[in-house]
Formats: sequence, C-alpha cells, structure tokens
Amino acid sequence: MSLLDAENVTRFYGEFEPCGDCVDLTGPTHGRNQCPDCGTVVGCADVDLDVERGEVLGIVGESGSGKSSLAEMLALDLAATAGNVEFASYDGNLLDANYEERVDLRNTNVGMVHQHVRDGLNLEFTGGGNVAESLLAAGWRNFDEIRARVRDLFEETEVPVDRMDDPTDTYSGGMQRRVQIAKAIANDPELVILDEPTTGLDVSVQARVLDMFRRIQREQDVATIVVSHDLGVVRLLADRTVVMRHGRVIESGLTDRVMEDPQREYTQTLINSVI
Ligand SMILES: Nc1ncnc2c1ncn2[C@@H]1O[C@H](COP(=O)(O)OP(=O)(O)OP(=O)(O)O)[C@@H](O)[C@H]1O
Repeated sequence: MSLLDAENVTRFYGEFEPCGDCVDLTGPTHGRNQCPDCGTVVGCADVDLDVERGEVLGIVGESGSGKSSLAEMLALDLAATAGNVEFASYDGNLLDANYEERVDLRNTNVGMVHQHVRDGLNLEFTGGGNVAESLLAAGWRNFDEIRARVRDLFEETEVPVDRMDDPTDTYSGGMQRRVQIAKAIANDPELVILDEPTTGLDVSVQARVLDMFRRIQREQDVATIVVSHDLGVVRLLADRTVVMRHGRVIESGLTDRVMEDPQREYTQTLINSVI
C-alpha cells in the first residue's frame, strides 16, 4: 500500500452555494477555475495522486493552478470540499480527521514547510524555541534532551548552533527556511510537505537549501511532496511529478519523462518558459 493515496480531492472557495455544475464548467478545457454560473472558485477538483514511502512527488503549475490548496489539504491545514485520502498512519479518510486527530498527525506524522515563514515559525521566538515547540507538542519533556535534539537538528539542517538562542527574526531568509525544515523533520514524520521551498531566497541560497534537503531526504528516506512553480526545484528533488492547471492534474509521470517528453502542450510551454 502507498503511504498516501488521494482520490477526487476537491476544494471550492466562495461565498455562495455551489450550483452543482462548478466542476463541469471549469478546468483546462474551459480555461478557467471560476464557475460562470455561481461564481464559485474551484481551487482544485478531482485530484488523484499517490505517494510511496521514501518517494519525492513534485507538484508544478502556474500561479493559481491549485497547488497550495492541494498541499494544504494534504497537510491537514485546510478543510476539503470532497475527496478521500488514505494515509498509512490513519484509519479512515484523512480529510475527515477531527481537530485533535489533525493536531496529533501534524505533530508526529506530517511535517510542513510553509511558503511564508510567518505561517511556519514564530519569529519572536528563538530558532531553538521554534524547533523545541514541535518536540514539546510530540510529548518531549526533558529539558536537556530537548536541547540536545534541537542541537542535532540545527547541525543536520546546517543552521549555526551558536545562533540557537537568538530570536528567529534576526536570522537570514535561508536560515529561517532551514529552521522550518528542522522543525518539520523534528519528530521523524513519514511525510514532509514543502510548499515553494525556495521563494524569496537568493539563487545561491536556494541551491544550498535544496542540496541540504535532498541530503536529508535521502538519508532519512522520508516521503516528500514538493510544491513549486519552479520546474528546476521539482526537477532536482522529485522522482515523479504532477502538473496542474486550472485546478486539475493535467499530466503526471516520472519527472525525467515529464520534463523530457511532455505529453501536454501546456507542460511543454511551462518547460520552454524556463529553458
Ligand atoms: N481563501 C481563498 N478564497 C478564495 N479563493 C481562493 C482562496 N485560496 C485560494 N483561492 C483561489 O483558488 C485558486 C487556487 O489557488 P492556490 O493558491 O491553490 O494556487 P497555487 O497554484 O498554489 O498558486 P500560487 O503559486 O500563486 O500560490 C486561485 O484561483 C486562488 O485565487
């Protein structure tokens, strides 16, 4: 069985009652993600995907194609409109998990690295404090053991250990991203979700963060979903890739195949736009 198996994952946005035809009237064939009848925005619809243990799955697509909506639902940060997600550590549909179960799963089984640092870290806390928060949430109580684990995680993610007790808002963007990764992997989750892991970083810093994550991913064999509009990021990290457009998956396959022999014109356009 896959680590995660998602079917028909759908998310609507809007103030009005969906008319019932929103999915049929949106998507790549219509070139839009907003229902012309009722105004509902279809963030994503009917998304099927699976993630094997230890595998990296990339999700690419232009801005607004539904990548973050999908990632946030899988990270249990956003309620789904419909869908079924089987996850190895959960009995039942993951999308139906109640509040306590979500908190529990997020603390121990699913690590999330948010696109915006403020969504993932408390910048007034120390860097070490942010990582310790994850450990405390998972039940760690011994002060010395927590310090030692945070120190190890800083070393692992290449954050200077002597900055551990400094407020996180004094860290560089690259260091803050690394602290988010340290926090995400603190409790050895089975799945890590990286949402736009390089946004806002200089090119040289991006490369170092990606190299660091790739090393950790391989050493720990942790399954990862990496969401990015940047094909270079996905090409570097992902074994398999799904391409999204107007809220739908339009192509999927081994990353090398998708990049070298895209079956859809849109994928080809995406690739051409970065070459
Ligand atoms: N809270 C919301 N309320 C209304 N519409 C939303 C909301 N969040 C997302 N959307 C819409 O859903 C669609 C998909 O957005 P989403 O953020 O998932 O795409 P994305 O591919 O991650 O884009 P980006 O790369 O810009 O973050 C977009 O049209 C977006 O405007």
